[in-house]
Amino acid sequence: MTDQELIDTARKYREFSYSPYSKFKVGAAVLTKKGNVYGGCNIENSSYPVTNCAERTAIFKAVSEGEKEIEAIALIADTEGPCSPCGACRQVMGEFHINKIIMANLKGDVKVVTLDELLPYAFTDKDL
Ligand SMILES: O=c1ccn([C@H]2C[C@H](O)[C@@H](CO)O2)c(=O)[nH]1
Ligand SMILES: [Zn+2]
Repeated sequence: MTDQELIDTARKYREFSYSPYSKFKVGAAVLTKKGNVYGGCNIENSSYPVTNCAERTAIFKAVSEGEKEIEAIALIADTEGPCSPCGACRQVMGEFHINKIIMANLKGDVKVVTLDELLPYAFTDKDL
């Protein structure tokens, strides 16, 4: 599974986005250490803060299938530059030690970063 294939999967799941309020569609896909791929989209709610981002949908799908070991996550949206994950998703990525984040947009821009770059001085399980 190449980075581009993971981005293509995220792009496919973006089409499932339930975003009637923001109309901002996001797709994500995680690659597990076992080699399985789980896709996700953002799912909004009339009570706005209840919304789940695409990245957390994909991560929670993997974890709820018993796969906590995650190699990489890709996310994609129709943004000017590669789409950057929100703070809540960064924190969840930290929980599962996802170190490779592939940010993309529909135009084909891609940026690959580490969690440490996105969330320096993260609060994690090691702090408890
Ligand atoms: O990285 C991001 C950023 C935003 N959203 C969603 C949340 C909301 O549904 C919409 C606008 O914020 O986009 C994601 O899914 N992932
Ligand atoms: Zn988020």
